[in-house]
Amino acid sequence: MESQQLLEQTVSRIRAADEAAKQAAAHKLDRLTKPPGSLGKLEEIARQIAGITGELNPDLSKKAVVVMAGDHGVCAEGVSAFPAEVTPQMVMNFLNGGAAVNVLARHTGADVVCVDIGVNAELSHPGLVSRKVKMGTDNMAVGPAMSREEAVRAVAVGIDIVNGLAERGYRMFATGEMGIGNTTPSSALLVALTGTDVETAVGRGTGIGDEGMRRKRDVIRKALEANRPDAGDPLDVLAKVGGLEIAGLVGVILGAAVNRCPVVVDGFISSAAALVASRLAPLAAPYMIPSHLSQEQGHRVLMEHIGLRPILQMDMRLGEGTGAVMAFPVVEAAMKLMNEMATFESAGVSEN
Ligand SMILES: Cc1cc2ncn([C@H]3O[C@H](COP(=O)(O)O)[C@@H](O)[C@H]3O)c2cc1C
Ligand SMILES: O=C(O)c1cccnc1
Repeated sequence: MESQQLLEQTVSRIRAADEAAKQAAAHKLDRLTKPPGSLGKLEEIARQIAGITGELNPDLSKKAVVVMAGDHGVCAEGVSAFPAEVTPQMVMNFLNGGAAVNVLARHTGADVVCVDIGVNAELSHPGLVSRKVKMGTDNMAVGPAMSREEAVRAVAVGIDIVNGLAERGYRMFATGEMGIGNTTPSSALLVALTGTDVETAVGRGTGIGDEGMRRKRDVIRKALEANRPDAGDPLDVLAKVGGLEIAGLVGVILGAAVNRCPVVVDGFISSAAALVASRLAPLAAPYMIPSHLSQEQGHRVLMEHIGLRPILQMDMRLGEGTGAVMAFPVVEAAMKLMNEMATFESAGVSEN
């Protein structure tokens, strides 16, 4: 199917969460042997999963973290502490099972799906999903990062991958990414879509110093000036100051929502994708499960704009999907509590 058509069809087919299932979950949670509400966010997650899936005890055991990899022309401006070659090198590391996300995914029983959506190198590995839209974005400080058509193609890649995984029985997804320089377009998206000031929206990424921070803020101001993205048109903003892997993750989120599957959102970069997805399809927001609060400056305000409250605070600032994969067991624990705890009646415990 043509990319634009797949995107439009996907957005139009996302359904609101199932209110009856959410109500049933709320009722069930209140019958369990605990003071009402005492399991806090675990209860919130259980209700949300019921609303997403329409079931009180869905089988979420097949789960995948989709790691989208792409390069960034804006690296030419010196916005990262690391060189751009690290992107393809880390892709090989993911494929060989040695990155942080691989370890955490093995620990939590998730599969890692690594996608080359825009790495500026020829890559080949039997485990790689090769869906390159372009050899990295262009430098957004001087012109658009990509064309609108390329952005739409990248979003469609994400949708298509999740549709394929859902067909193979995957029922829970996490967002992951790799792309040296990608905190810069993520901050630019936050500024362009919400009007957040550049000082608040820009952080140290892989660890740039004060001079690097000044440069990064200037580059973002320059990019917004050069491109003048239209805040009312999320695809325009995504194309002009976004990234290929960010666009791919927008597709992953929309794809999860249309398949009625929860999608656990990782840190700063993934959340920038989540913001774009929620602007393209407001009904997709209830399918997003926040994972952790990244140390990256700007993540808190970004989460607030989407209306998400992170579950974990681990002082992590890595990306790759690491924080999202860490939240999988919390989601699973929430569902086990709802389904395995005794009720006041069954356990013979007195109510107030
Ligand atoms: C070895 C290494 C592994 C990573 N894994 C994720 N990132 C993270 O850092 C990058 C974003 O930071 P910035 O915008 O400052 O370049 C992204 O690739 C992100 O996934 C990594 C970065 C490095 C160096
Ligand atoms: O929160 C993240 O996703 C993040 C933060 C800094 C660098 N890379 C990723």
